[in-house]
Amino acid sequence: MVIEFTKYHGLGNDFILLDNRHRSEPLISPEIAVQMCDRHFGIGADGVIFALPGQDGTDYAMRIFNADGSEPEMCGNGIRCLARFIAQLEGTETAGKSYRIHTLAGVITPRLEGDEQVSVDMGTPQLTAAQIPTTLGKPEEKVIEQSLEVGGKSWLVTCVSMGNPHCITFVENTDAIVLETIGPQFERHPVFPQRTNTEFIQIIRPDYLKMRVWERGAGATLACGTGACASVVAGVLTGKSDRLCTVELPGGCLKIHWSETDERVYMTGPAKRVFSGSYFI
Ligand SMILES: N[C@H](CCC[C@H](N)C(=O)O)C(=O)O
Repeated sequence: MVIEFTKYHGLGNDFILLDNRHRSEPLISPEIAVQMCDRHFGIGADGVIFALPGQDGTDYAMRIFNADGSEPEMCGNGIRCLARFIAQLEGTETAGKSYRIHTLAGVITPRLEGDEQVSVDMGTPQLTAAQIPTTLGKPEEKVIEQSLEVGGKSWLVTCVSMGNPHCITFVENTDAIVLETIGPQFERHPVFPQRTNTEFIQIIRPDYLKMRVWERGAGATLACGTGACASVVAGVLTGKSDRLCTVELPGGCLKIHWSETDERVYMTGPAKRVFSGSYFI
């Protein structure tokens, strides 16, 4: 069986995009997605993203399988890539065009801005322990600067869901974090029943955050869009950051705004088409 694909990335957070417009179910299984994401035996990617037919009146639907085959609710860098992929499939890429995309995190609206830039209304962050989900604190309460023992060390963590779970901790120096050691211990900590993405944030200025991330189901990635959004929300909740921030990731910078007027989070960043090809299952 042959699968045609196009490879995109958002600041180095890279995805295999599949044209799934003609079927309501993903073209491939999570097991095949794991093989496709393998950087030696496959194409190589942090995940596989499906452009599916719209649901409940949306233009399209997005589903995503992480590199480990798990299915997250949302992907910020990925939905920017999906927006440009859809424009490619439709044969027109005009700045100002927006799409309503059904996701497991709700309807998300990316907008083409030209020059490979895409802005996204990422919706409102979910903040109660039950919504993350985490067993830290009471289910109906927020988790802000709570102490958590991970890897023999006590960390102050703030939890935010952008549809997918994020555990944010503020550190003096992100370069001193050994992600491969501490990342999996956060990801699989018993207080996160669905596992978690973990962001380590260094406040350079209240409007400029430096971030490194260990992603659920993908490991250390060069960027994480939902994680950058969650980190700005955590920065505001803890009084450490402004609502409008630049977030610097190893793969580049995202502009994030947690609007005071509608409480929604807006993200702007690039999405780059790299190559197309045929994958032989
Ligand atoms: N690994 C994430 C999904 C991808 C999120 C990230 N790549 C982004 O850009 O938001 C999770 O399991 O929740």
